[in-house]
Amino acid sequence: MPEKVTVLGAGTMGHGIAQLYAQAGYDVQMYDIKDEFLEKAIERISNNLDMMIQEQTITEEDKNVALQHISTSTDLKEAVSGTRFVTEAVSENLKIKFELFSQLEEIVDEDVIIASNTSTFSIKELSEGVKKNDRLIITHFFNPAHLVPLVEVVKGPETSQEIIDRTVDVLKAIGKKPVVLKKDIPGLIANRLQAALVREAFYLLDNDVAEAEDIDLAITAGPGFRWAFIGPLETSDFGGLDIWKSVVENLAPVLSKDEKIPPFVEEKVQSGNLGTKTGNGLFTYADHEEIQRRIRERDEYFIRLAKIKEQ
Ligand SMILES: NC(=O)C1=CN([C@@H]2O[C@H](COP(=O)(O)OP(=O)(O)OC[C@H]3O[C@@H](n4cnc5c(N)ncnc54)[C@H](O)[C@@H]3O)[C@@H](O)[C@H]2O)C=CC1
Ligand SMILES: O=C(O)[C@@H](O)C(=O)[C@H](O)[C@@H](O)CO
Repeated sequence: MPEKVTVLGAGTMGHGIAQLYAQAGYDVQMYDIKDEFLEKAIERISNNLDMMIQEQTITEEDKNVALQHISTSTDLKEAVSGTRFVTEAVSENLKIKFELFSQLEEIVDEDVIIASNTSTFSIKELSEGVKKNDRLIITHFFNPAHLVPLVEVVKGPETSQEIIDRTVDVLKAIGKKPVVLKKDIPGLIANRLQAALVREAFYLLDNDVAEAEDIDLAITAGPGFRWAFIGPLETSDFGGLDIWKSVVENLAPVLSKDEKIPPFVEEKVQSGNLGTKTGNGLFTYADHEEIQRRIRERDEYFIRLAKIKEQ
């Protein structure tokens, strides 16, 4: 009998996380507040699986079997019935997360793991909203969750070793690469590194150092080309720590230290130009079809890269 798991929040991240469980043979229950969000999530999962068939990483039969493992509900009690592992992927809003945790703890068994996909809240902050903290953990997936291998795992001061071990086992069972942090820190590893880089990219764009396309190309054709296989610390060994001493110490004084995004980015956020989810952001997209094409292209690249990395 397949193990039952639940994903709370069927949006950008939740649908991909649910897909991973379904493809691994778990019975996954997706929960959201509106049927239309759940219907959209199923459509996104179906499209994802179609692309994997196109890229010959799964068969049509695999897709059908995976979809049969997914159920949806707007009723929380129904969605967590029999569940052993709950992944929370609702909006990055502590009040919303806490309200959900409170409802959840009333209806699940005490040994059911509650794993948050939060991007920015520390486990300490999250633990303020959970009564039984030894079953709370952070499992931070990356967008798109069904394709990016990394999941950062953060335990709290009360998280039991048994919960950590069960979480790592589940993540490996669904094909992910879990990294268990030794310490709880805001932004964990990858978002701290990403935020430092994105802040500098905003700074370069704000100071008209290069066009947005060229700033991105400087990464995808440069460090990003290497990072798929060699991380920043190994890169510094390859380059020579003496050289990297100079690089860090010579550049640290001139790197952006902004604690706010530049006004031109703030203006975009305030005017609702948020990127692909609104049709305009730092780049302009002709229409919905172009956005869907770009997302398909992105995912095709990621699937092909994953094949190379698995060799
Ligand atoms: N978008 C991204 O690139 C990444 C996001 N995350 C984190 O994952 C979480 C989810 O983010 P996204 O999927 O991007 O958000 P989203 O906005 O795409 O999806 C959130 C979903 O939660 C649902 N929701 C809101 N309140 C709810 C409630 N009370 N009960 C049930 N469902 C509820 C919404 O209807 C929506 O479908 C956030 O904590 C975010 O920080 C983590 C990694 C990457
Ligand atoms: O890049 C990702 O997918 C994750 O590191 C995140 O949490 C991002 O910060 C995300 O929340 C914004 O795209």
